[in-house]
Amino acid sequence: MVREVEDYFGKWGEHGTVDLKQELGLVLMRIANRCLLGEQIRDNMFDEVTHLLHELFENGLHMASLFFPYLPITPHRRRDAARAKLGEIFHEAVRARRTSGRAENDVLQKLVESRYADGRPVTESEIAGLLIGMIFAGQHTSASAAIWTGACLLSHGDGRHLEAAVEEQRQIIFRHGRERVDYDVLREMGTLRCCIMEALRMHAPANVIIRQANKSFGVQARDGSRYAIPKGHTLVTSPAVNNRLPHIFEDPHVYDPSRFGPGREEDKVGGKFSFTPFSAGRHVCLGEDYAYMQIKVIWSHLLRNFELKIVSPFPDEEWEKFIPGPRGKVMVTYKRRLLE
Ligand code: HEM
Repeated sequence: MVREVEDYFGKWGEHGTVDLKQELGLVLMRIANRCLLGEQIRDNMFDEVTHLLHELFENGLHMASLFFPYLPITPHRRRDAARAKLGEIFHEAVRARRTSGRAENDVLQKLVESRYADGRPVTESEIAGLLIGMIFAGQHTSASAAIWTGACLLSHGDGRHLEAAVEEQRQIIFRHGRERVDYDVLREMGTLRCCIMEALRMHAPANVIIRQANKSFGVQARDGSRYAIPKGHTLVTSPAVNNRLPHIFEDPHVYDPSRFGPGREEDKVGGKFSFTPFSAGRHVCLGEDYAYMQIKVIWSHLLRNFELKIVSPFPDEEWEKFIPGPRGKVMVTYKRRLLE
């Protein structure tokens, strides 16, 4: 991840103006290609795979697709064509990896080596499906979270949240030196983590979580009223509402990363379902740690190496999508610096 991020931002000039949305989308795509799919796809098919994933996201994330996934409309036809082509590419990549006998250090390799409990190997099309599922689950969500983190840091709190995040980087460079950015160092970035959590709380990339009741049960609300949930009923909860409940989060409409810091820890105030951008329970996001890690790698690099200013209005939310991101461009000016 670190190498991909350094290479990508190494190509920026001394100063300039960029659309953060486009830049972070691309750098995350490079990380996904490297860490999940492997160097072979990244080096030979990056543009094609990026284009097909873009087709999949642009045409498959509308609310209509969630409730009527097989509606015969043009976006769904384009989504399905992109899914079929990606399936072919990943299928071929799995076959090539198996026949080459080479072992790489990526998620594709883990899947190629994995077996079911009865010893049966996972098939090529199953692996292709798992890879597409993982990228679908992780790409747009991480891009949305990374962009909101930047938009919030650069817009809210009169610069004091940004300065706190920069100061943390200064301290870390002082302790470990500029060159060392590894798993342990990234885990020390508590202030940055709180900034990401707060962006996720206010702008959760998944705005509906849906479950079906496998058995009948009852729930009691805070005001004492009771509800019976019959077996087979569908339940929907929204992190956008859950993460702004005023009895859990103080001043819920204010961007305040310190609410997650020592002494407050508002993500734990109401128990394990207080903070739900990654859902919770049995189907909690499997990529949560990976997502924090890649957003930290990106933002620690940007904070250390650039002075940034947002020059477009604070973005609206794309509420018509079930993985909403910031609407329109998020324009930012940058100037290189070396944080000491
Ligand atoms: C900030 C980034 C991310 C957010 C906000 C997020 C959010 C979520 C949410 C809310 C769910 C539950 C969906 C539901 O139950 O209906 C989920 C599930 C999942 N996520 Fe993530 N996700 C993120 C990144 C990732 C990444 C990077 C990966 C993989 C590389 C990933 C893989 C998965 C998988 C495999 C599931 C399904 C888990 C299951 O059903 O058991 N996610 N994610």
